[in-house]
Amino acid sequence: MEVAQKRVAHLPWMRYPVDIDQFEEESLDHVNCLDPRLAEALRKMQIESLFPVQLAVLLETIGPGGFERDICVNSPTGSGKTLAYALPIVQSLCTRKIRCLRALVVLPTRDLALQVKEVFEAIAPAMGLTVGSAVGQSSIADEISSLIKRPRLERYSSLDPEYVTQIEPETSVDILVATPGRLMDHITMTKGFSLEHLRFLVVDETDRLLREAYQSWLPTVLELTSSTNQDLFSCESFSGVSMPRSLSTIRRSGVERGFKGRCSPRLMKIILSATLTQDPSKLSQLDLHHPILLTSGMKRYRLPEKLQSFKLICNSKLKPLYLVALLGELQGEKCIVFTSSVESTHRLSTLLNFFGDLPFQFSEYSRLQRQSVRSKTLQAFREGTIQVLIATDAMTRGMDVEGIRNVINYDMPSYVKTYIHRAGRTARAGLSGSCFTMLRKHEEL
Ligand SMILES: Nc1ncnc2c1ncn2[C@@H]1O[C@H](COP(=O)(O)OP(=O)(O)OP(=O)(O)O)[C@@H](O)[C@H]1O
Repeated sequence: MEVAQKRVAHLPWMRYPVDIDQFEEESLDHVNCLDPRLAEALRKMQIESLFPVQLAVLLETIGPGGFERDICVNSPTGSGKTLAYALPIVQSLCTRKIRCLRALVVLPTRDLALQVKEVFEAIAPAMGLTVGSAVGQSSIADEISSLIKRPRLERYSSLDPEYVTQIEPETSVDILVATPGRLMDHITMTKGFSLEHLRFLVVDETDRLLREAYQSWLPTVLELTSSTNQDLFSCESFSGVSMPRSLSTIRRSGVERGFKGRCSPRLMKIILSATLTQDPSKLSQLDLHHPILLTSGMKRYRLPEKLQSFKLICNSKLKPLYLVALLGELQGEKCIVFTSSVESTHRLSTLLNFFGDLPFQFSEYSRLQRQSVRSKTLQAFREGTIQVLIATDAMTRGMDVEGIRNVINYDMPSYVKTYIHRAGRTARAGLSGSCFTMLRKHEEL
């Protein structure tokens, strides 16, 4: 399979990217622009250096002239893109005076969103920031109570009670990690949920999120955030009714950073993927502002450096036996077996159940199952009580599970992008891993 094709980028700004490969992994001691509190939080995560993509994004954001352009990152699976955006966001929000929603990170699935939330939770408290999630893990009422704070009426005892009753609740988190569906539920139904003060919008796994409209979440978010770009004094600040609220939400940083005449800084967008789309019509949906592309090398997509790829040519009727033999050879190493559909995942799992004493524990993982079942399976896989996951690629994009040494394409992926995301579940963070693709004779290229 030809994985890395050289193509001419369609959009002019994509033709002059920043090459991430010019950066080298750098010890935290030498990254001067990183806040020492963040460096300390990273050390607690056993991270002693920054990966190239993290340095590149940090310099384009925290560095001189930072945050004036939207950032598009195309960097291999497992190269550390999550911290690449989490670090500059947390560092730049730490000067905020009032707590309200300033950074929104959107991901395609709940498991992925929870994984990213964990990363933010590991670094944000060190800077006094709070992180929330809107993913549908709990009931909407529970989610609302963790995201929204009711106004403390005693604070306004000197104001006219008529005004006080009109003070709206506000978001009580600085950073929100969300899936599009739940995000839209809050936008449309939750009183006090506001994107008015948003400074950062991260669209992780961009190509996947742009492929599906998800109740028009993107146009809605862009519309709600663009309406905040008003002049300082044209805000409702001095109209009586909303005074208490707007007094508490005047943002100074935009004025300080030189966004003259605006009451807030421009919303900055960061979009990322290991297979970032170059399709102008798709990218135009994001309404990017003077974007800059950060990409690894000149090839369009890249596989992790220490990934080894193998082809296994099988007789189609004997495929399940080949799989069992291969899994036996792997001796209980953590492994994901990818099939082409939820039905085929279910069929293969059912079939494997007929094999008596397999030397590994396995489980199905697909959207046919309830979320609670999936979460338990994922937890068991993380802990190692299950060593083999039979899955569809829709469920595993972006998934980061420690110790996955092997990926098996039981069904051949139809697209190069799919191969990249599947294979990228192993050989992450500079470690080695193997990807086996089982092919029938006629599928061999
Ligand atoms: N600087 C670092 N030092 C050591 N490990 C790191 C560092 N940065 C990230 N990691 C680890 O690398 C792994 C991959 O990171 P991450 O999930 O952010 O990759 P990614 O580029 O988003 O991958 P994908 O495209 O598959 O979503 C994680 O386990 C993370 O903890």
